[in-house]
Amino acid sequence: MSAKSPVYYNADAVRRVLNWPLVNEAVESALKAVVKPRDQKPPGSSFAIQPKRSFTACGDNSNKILFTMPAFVGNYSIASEESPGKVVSPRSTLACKLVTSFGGNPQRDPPLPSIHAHVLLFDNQTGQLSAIMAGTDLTTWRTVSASLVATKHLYFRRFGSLAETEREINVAIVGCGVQGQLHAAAFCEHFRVKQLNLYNRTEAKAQELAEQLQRELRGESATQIAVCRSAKEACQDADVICIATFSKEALIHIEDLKSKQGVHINAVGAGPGCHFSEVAPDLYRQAQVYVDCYANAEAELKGFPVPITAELGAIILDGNYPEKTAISVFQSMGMASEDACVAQAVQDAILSRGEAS
Ligand SMILES: NC(=O)C1=CN([C@@H]2O[C@H](COP(=O)(O)OP(=O)(O)OC[C@H]3O[C@@H](n4cnc5c(N)ncnc54)[C@H](O)[C@@H]3O)[C@@H](O)[C@H]2O)C=CC1
Ligand SMILES: O=C([O-])C1=[NH+]CCC1
Repeated sequence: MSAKSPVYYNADAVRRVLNWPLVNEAVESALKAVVKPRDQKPPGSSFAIQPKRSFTACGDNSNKILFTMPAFVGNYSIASEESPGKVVSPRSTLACKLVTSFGGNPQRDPPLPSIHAHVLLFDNQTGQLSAIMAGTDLTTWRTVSASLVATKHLYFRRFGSLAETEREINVAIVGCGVQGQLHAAAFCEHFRVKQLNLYNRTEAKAQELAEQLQRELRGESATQIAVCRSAKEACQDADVICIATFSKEALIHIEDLKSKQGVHINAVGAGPGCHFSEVAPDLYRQAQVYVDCYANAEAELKGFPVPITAELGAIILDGNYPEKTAISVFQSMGMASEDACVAQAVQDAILSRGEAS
């Protein structure tokens, strides 16, 4: 008996098939699968078995961490590339992401990304490792996708089912690293962004992003782009804020927000050892906070200043949206189930196009 060697999908193979409909659908599937209904689950529902991820510090340096992120997502449906939107037969995926976060990498010479990842996909009948997939872009895309899905359901849907295509918004991006850059581009692509404010600790990086976006949009969009001197300046007129830094100190406070109007925040980043240090406790105290998954929140949001309102997947399923004037925060930690569903969709797309690794 000989074991088949796993196939390797490199970063180029993954990049060729990554697109927003594919990633958004896989991420929504994962968010719904992790929700554990209080009543009996209807037969045939999707589900996720997602143990707590492990953190291994590199020496005693909490800025250099290896995470192991295993998940089994059962009975979930995603459409195939050839028939987007059309439900295909339910499937199950067993996967484990290995991801390192070395926050000092961008300061190296030459600079390197902070996050590096691979996803292992297993045959869920035999347990054999079937594929190893480059997972760095996948991590960025699925994280941005979770923010897009959160913004659609926690912000736009308060104003009706067509709001995400009709309503104009002002967006602030705080932190213009890998995450901030893709958040900025994706929010302009998905929504009607009137004003895009960019803030980064090193202003040149925000300036570079502004120029790149202006080149990409090439006057085809009505979006005004501004580089701001502070997070406060970036956020004061924003309807939607995406924050993705490694800051240990709060960068956004309650007095920085539009008063008495609805605001939604995607809180993506974190300082070493604390997943919610970018946003001030005074802001959390005035907000309704949603998470990707309760089990992760229990493990990783110790000392969080307010109770969690709900899991994002529950809002997608039950449509219990925040009030129009609410401040909502999506506290994004990142889930192994998202990686599993997106990696599966990527592998399916590669196989259906007949592309080699
Ligand atoms: N929620 C999720 O699923 C995921 C979260 N992340 C988190 O997102 C954050 C950003 O990740 P990347 O964009 O890949 O990193 P990056 O290194 O490319 O960018 C980080 C940005 O934050 C800024 N920054 C760093 N420390 C700061 C400080 N003390 N004050 C103000 N700004 C500061 C830097 O100027 C840089 O532009 C990290 O905290 C990372 O752990 C990353 C992947 C997934
Ligand atoms: O979910 C994820 O992959 C990560 N969250 C923080 C760093 C990497």
